[in-house]
Amino acid sequence: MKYVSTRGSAPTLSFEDAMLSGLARDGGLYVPETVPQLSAGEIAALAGLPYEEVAFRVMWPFVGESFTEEELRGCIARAYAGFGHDARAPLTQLGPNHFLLELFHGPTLAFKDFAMQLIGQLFQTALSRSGERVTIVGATSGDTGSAAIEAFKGLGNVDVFILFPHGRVSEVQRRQMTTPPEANVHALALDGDFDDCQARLKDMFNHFDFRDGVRLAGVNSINWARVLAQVVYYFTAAVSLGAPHRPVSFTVPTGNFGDIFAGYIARQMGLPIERLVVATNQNDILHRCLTTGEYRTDGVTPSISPSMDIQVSSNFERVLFDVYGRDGKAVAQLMDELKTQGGFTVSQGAIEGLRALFGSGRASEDETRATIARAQETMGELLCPHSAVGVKVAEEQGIGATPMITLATAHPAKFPDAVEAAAGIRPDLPPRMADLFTRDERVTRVANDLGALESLIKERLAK
Ligand SMILES: Cc1ncc(COP(=O)(O)O)c(C=O)c1O
Ligand SMILES: N[C@@H](CCOP(=O)(O)O)C(=O)O
Repeated sequence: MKYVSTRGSAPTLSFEDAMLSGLARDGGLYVPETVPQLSAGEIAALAGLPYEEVAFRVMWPFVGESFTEEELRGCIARAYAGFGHDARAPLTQLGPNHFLLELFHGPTLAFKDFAMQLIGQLFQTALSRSGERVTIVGATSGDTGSAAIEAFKGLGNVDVFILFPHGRVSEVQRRQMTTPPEANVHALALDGDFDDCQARLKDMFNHFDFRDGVRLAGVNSINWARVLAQVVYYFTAAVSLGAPHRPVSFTVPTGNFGDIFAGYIARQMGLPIERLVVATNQNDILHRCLTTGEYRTDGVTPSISPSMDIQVSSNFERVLFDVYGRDGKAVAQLMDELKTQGGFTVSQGAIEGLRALFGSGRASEDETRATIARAQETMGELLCPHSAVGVKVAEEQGIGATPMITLATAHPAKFPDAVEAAAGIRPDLPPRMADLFTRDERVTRVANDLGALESLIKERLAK
């Protein structure tokens, strides 16, 4: 299995090299050359299997010769052993034909743990084989950072630097990033928003002297391995509701487009997904784009679902690559317009392609709060604000004869103030995190300045 860049002019890589590279050297994102198929029989055979076995069967065709079967199975087993639910990603029912896929039973209480715990294991396996040391730099609006720190803290061959937007993550998210005492972890609070953090990260990847000098690696969903690990729970959820004999639909709270892109890959592999719905908060660039064909950034407005406060949605590039007929030059041109003019117009053919693939909707702040309150009162379900955006949009789309599965992407206790304000109930953190608010914090405030960031990282690495 080989991986190609969405901008068409970077070297083709193996799974392992694509994973360790993060961003392609032409600025694009890696995608598989072809998407492996699972037959209806193979999908039916997933029913009733443990999550780990489904994970192996879904991911193995993508891994090629990068890892042995034994290595991949070992990584999967270790990745999910610490999850707080036997099913790993259990389904609960919200109403007639509406289900919630709980993705918050991992160590940092967000869906990011599914991929991050696994790639922590895959990185360790690959790096201990090669003896290499890498510098991971990640950009986060709150959850990727804490999941990455949890997965990589204390590892001997990795340093982790996480850029988060100062003052724009919840206190729980911030403390998850700033309280781990391990010396290889560095939390950096950047003066800017998440898009600034992600832009500086991409600048570092495109600055080859720095990139090669520190052996830069990325664990955001620009990394294909992140997306791949997230494909698995689409299969477990769909199969438990009758796939492949019965189609299902998914609504996905969306920001950087990684999670819904994983659903798109599951559908390409043969999973019968009828509707795949993008749910955005008031930072609704994706909903606007799907509605109007114009992808235009107009600044991030902070919301009560801060992890989705994103306007430059990285993985959208991956789906643009497909709807533009895998024309890397056309994608490079669009991304250039995005950088220089703040947006682009999607061609008629491509927008029709996108609309055939995805539905979309948005939830305002009031709608999100009202959904949290109503879900608690009528369904007994305390939702985090991101999951509430999903539930609101799913309901608005109409729950029909096909089961609708909304992804619950984080635990409500990560956003206690917003949830309490909406539902009148303050969600508790699990007992293992009870002392989070009394632990010492370690964080460096940084300017939104590439040169200063690179110098700081190099200084820290030299110590
Ligand atoms: C809780 C939560 N929900 C939803 C999202 C959006 O997911 P994606 O960025 O993959 O679209 C994020 C951030 O990625 C998140 O942390
Ligand atoms: N919402 C994310 C933003 C980064 O997304 P990623 O999936 O590309 O890592 C976060 O919580 O950090």
